[in-house]
Amino acid sequence: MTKDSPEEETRAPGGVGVGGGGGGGGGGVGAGRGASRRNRADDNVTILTSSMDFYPAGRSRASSSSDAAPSLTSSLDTSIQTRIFKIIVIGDSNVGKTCLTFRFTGGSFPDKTEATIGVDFREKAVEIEGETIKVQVWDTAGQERFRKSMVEHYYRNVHAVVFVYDVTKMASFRNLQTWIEECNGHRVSASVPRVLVGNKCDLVDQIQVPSNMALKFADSHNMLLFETSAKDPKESQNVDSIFMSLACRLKAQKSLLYRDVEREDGRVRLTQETEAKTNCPC
Ligand SMILES: Nc1nc2c(ncn2[C@@H]2O[C@H](COP(=O)(O)OP(=O)(O)OP(=O)(O)O)[C@@H](O)[C@H]2O)c(=O)[nH]1
Repeated sequence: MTKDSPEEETRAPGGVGVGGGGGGGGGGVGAGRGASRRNRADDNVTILTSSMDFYPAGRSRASSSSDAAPSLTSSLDTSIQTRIFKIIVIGDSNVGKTCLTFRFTGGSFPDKTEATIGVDFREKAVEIEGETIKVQVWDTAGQERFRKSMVEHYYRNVHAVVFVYDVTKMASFRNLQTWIEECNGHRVSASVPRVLVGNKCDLVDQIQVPSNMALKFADSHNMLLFETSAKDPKESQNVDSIFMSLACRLKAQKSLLYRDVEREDGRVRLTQETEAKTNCPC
């Protein structure tokens, strides 16, 4: 439903235009631009291709809701093996949300993009501490006219939020407050991890948003800051770290719940999420 996506295979089956409807560790703040905020997520994870919602991978929540009970039971063995973490990417139009999600899921920078209409979602399976997890990235529209009918869907059952600004556009940084308010206005729990991303750091001569200003903002909102470039191939690990740090944190948060469901032995009873510790280094 959205812009050209040169990488159909990374989209969840069912495509885009979803009809209905999971500060990461690592990374860290305080260092310089670009490579500085890499974390160690990549060291212990394998990029391959959940769900705390436990619907089969690749199905939208809308399509699974009507037959939720049978599918949860009959497909328990398969769906339980792959959790899906839904991560939404939010920010002004043109800051590079599509390019960042494309870099993470497809490993390249798209030659050409058009304004996202509604939402585009892409997926990537990663392995963290021996568990395969599907990271489902929702690339949202930055333009109001292309997003208003979709906003509820963006925030429904979201597991983590990535706020993006363009380091060469001060206005996109100033507007972050509005994006945060929108997020809060949709009842996104304070326990849902959020990170801040300053994109287009390759445009070194045009930078308008100083790192220390962004750091201050990130700190005041309890977010990690990543400054990176979707365009610069040397920054691809840093882009991966944005999503992997979130996935590691979500895995840590949800691991007890996962074990509880496994013990149900064919019967699904979702228990309250409980914090758990893991050995994940990121
Ligand atoms: N130099 C540079 N250009 C970038 C980078 N990331 C994205 N762009 C360019 O910025 C423009 C907008 O990128 P998109 O990814 O489509 O922006 P968006 O935030 O998804 O925009 P909407 O879909 O309208 O919300 C495109 O021309 C990209 O090529 C980057 O890291 N460096």
